[in-house]
Amino acid sequence: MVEIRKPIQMAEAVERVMSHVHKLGTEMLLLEDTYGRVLAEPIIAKHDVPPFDRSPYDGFAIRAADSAGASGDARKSFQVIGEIGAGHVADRSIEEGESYRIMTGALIPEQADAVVMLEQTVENEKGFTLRKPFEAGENISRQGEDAKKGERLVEAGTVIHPGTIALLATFGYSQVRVAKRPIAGVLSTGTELLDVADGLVPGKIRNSNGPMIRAQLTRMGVESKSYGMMEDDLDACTEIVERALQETDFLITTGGVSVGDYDYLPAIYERLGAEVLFNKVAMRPGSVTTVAVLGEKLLFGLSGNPSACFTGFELFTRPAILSMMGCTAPFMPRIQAKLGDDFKKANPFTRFVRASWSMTSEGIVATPAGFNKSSAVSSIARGNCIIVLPSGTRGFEKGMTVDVLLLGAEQGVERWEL
Ligand SMILES: Nc1nc2c(c(=O)[nH]1)N[C@H]1C(S)=C(S)[C@@H](COP(=O)(O)OP(=O)(O)OC[C@H]3O[C@@H](n4cnc5c(N)ncnc54)[C@H](O)[C@@H]3O)O[C@H]1N2
Ligand code: MOO
Ligand SMILES: [Mg+2]
Repeated sequence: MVEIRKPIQMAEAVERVMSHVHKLGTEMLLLEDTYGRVLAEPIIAKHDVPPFDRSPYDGFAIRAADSAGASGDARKSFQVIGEIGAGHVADRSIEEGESYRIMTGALIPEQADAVVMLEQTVENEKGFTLRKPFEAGENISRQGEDAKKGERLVEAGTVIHPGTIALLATFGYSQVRVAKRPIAGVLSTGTELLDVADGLVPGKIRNSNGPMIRAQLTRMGVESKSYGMMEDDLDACTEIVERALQETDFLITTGGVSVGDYDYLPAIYERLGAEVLFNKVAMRPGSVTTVAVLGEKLLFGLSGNPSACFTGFELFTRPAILSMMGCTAPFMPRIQAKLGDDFKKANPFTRFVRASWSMTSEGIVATPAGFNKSSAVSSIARGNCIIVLPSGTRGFEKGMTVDVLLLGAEQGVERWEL
């Protein structure tokens, strides 16, 4: 008798996975190796930024008071007593009527309190003249205007991107404490699977899920160990799953999770004594997505159907991995967009449609990326986002406002309401 599975809601499924995530601890890394990692400590300003008052322009540093009354008819003259390039400091403070030629980024000399841009001056042998009065503080980039010493600038749990790296470098972090990154195991199951390099033979197809999943991991900067392809053989598959679990932090399998005669993943979980968190979710594609846990390790049993496999990874595996790495905003960002095409097929389950978004004169439009069955592979290639269509009895029309999940974003969100 075939097992009748009871679907659980998407939000409940995500919650079950996330509540079984084990954090991997932290490590110190050289700054240059931290891109894509998660900060294990907040970035607190070690000093003011900028650390001194400096010139935002190439020009002349003056005492603003000396420019009082300047006009086109009564230009004020300044004597130039020296030059300060960025990285250099003035020899002395300036006196009445004096100025330093100063370059962008150079420390403002003592007594100077304004900078005149080169373009605002007429130069002469002794110095220059100007035609307007300056206020104290004008054109000065103030010490601490960007960040004050002690200020909490970025929270722990944030993914490090190039901007974060700039900030860490500013404060002299040559090494950074980050969360450890997991190593993923990837195994594709299916007797029908051929290697990418193999020629087609009747009844067989090439393994596209394995390379796709590894690329989805690479996109998030996560290393993976491939366990290749396995024929649907219970003993052999169990053995390799066991081995993979010893060698990696979590395992992604593709295929074999439904109710077919050769869908062995449910039996493998049972043999290993893994706790199945769910094996049916009210979503499409990917309703058969199964997640199990053994000890501290998660087993993601993604569907064999390519679109379902892809979607299962993005919706369940990706946030779980980011959470293992200590990320506090592990979910894909969600925006709203206009539906670019009719999507008439109603569904009792929430539908995740591979789509492509673009900016138009009518705002953001997300258009389904073509053939959208769970078995589709062409639409995953064309899509750059996922449209979320709530379950219900009606279809959706072009122009309706829909929720869209963005793929491949560096910065995520703390929660989804799916
Ligand atoms: N009686 C029922 N049949 C099916 C149900 C169901 O509820 N009752 N669910 C259907 C749904 S929905 C899906 S999705 C699939 C899921 O199947 P499995 O996850 O068990 O995957 P397989 O049976 O192994 O393969 C499904 C499909 O995907 C192709 N495949 C598998 N691996 C790969 C790969 N690495 N690269 C490319 N394509 C792959 C495979 O050849 C099959 O065509 O079950 C439905 N059936
Ligand atoms: O699990 Mo199947 O992918 O619902 O479509
Ligand atoms: Mg199957």
